[in-house]
Amino acid sequence: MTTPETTPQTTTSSPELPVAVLPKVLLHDHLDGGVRPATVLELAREQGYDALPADEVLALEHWFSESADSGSLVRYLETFAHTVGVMQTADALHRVARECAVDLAADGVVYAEVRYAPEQHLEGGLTLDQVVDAVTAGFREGQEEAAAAGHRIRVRSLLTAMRHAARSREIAELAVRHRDREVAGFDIAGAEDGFPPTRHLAAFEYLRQENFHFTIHAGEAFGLPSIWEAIQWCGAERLGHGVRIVDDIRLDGAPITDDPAGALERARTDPAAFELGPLAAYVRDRRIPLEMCPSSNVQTGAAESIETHPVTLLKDLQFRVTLNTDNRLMSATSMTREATLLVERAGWTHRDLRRVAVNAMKSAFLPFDERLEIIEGVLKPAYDEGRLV
Ligand SMILES: O=c1[nH]cnc2c1ncn2[C@@H]1O[C@H](CO)[C@@H](O)[C@H]1O
Ligand SMILES: [Zn+2]
Repeated sequence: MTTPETTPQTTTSSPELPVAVLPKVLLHDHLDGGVRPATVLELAREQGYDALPADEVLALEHWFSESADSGSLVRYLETFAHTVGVMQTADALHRVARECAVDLAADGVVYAEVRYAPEQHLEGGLTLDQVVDAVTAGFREGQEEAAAAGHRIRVRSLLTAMRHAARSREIAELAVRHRDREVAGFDIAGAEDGFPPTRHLAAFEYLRQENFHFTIHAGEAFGLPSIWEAIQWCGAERLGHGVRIVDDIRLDGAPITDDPAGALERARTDPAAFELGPLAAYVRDRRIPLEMCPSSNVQTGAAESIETHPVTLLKDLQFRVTLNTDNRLMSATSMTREATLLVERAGWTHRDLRRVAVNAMKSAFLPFDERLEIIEGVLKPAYDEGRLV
């Protein structure tokens, strides 16, 4: 990638800003999956939490990414015990949220939706509303701090209900109660296999009646039935991951999962050769946004490698693909890193990064006029003219 200094400005080519400073849009990031390792340690010390697997920053950082690199979503999720474990007071939640906004802004993120499950933060005696208030206040302070350092970011929260639990309706009501205070949507997360989204139909029906937004983690550790239920039974506006939608795409009569590398090559040169099954066609036709998280998927075994990750094929087949971090701590990643990996290992271009940023902004749970303002006023000047505003 070239810098503005080395690229002459002509009418046909615009300077390409480095990935690190390009404005990025993040729709899928877990608050408890992005805590700074040093903060986990400090909070543990302050609170007398003595279950941490390491007592030094680098060792702890390494432990999270190693343990999450397990090939299984269930084992990946076990690592969250130690972040959630130290996020049980209003002060801790406030701090983690503030640092999250600051870190994302420093990574060039201009708009982020950050999710967390309030029901997991009640062990210290907080109420659900107090949890949300603490996180919201932390995000606000973090945004101010980032702006003072020259990085403008807007952060919204999504409230997650855990799919193995039975509190989704209550969490949906909590989200709607806080809709005017930066809670922009709802989600369900946790182990997917055995916990279909239809277990939470009452929550989704309630949210639709309230004209509220929601996304659903689906098609990560379980395949097409999970995606189908999320969209056709529950009414999800977006899919968290959705990576398994490739199970419904064929090439020359064979599943593309038989030869992912071959399919990738063909998608670049001959996208019309692909046959979309009814669900994949519906997802593409309806422009249902896919919140894709490459590194996370490689760790949980939902994808084989960055090189062959379906995000590239789906982008080339013109699905509405977005690029996300999922869990910055567990995957030792950032938006800059995810984008750079795709550029270096999957042939992504500046144009592709522009595409996912605009796709994400179009798909955000933010009022239309605000989405437009960011696309026209922030993304286009940067991607098309090399101008940071
Ligand atoms: O990729 C994922 N798939 C499913 N669940 C997840 C993923 N990443 C995190 N969580 C779950 O969401 C909770 C709230 O943030 C986390 O505590 C974790 O259990
Ligand atoms: Zn997730």
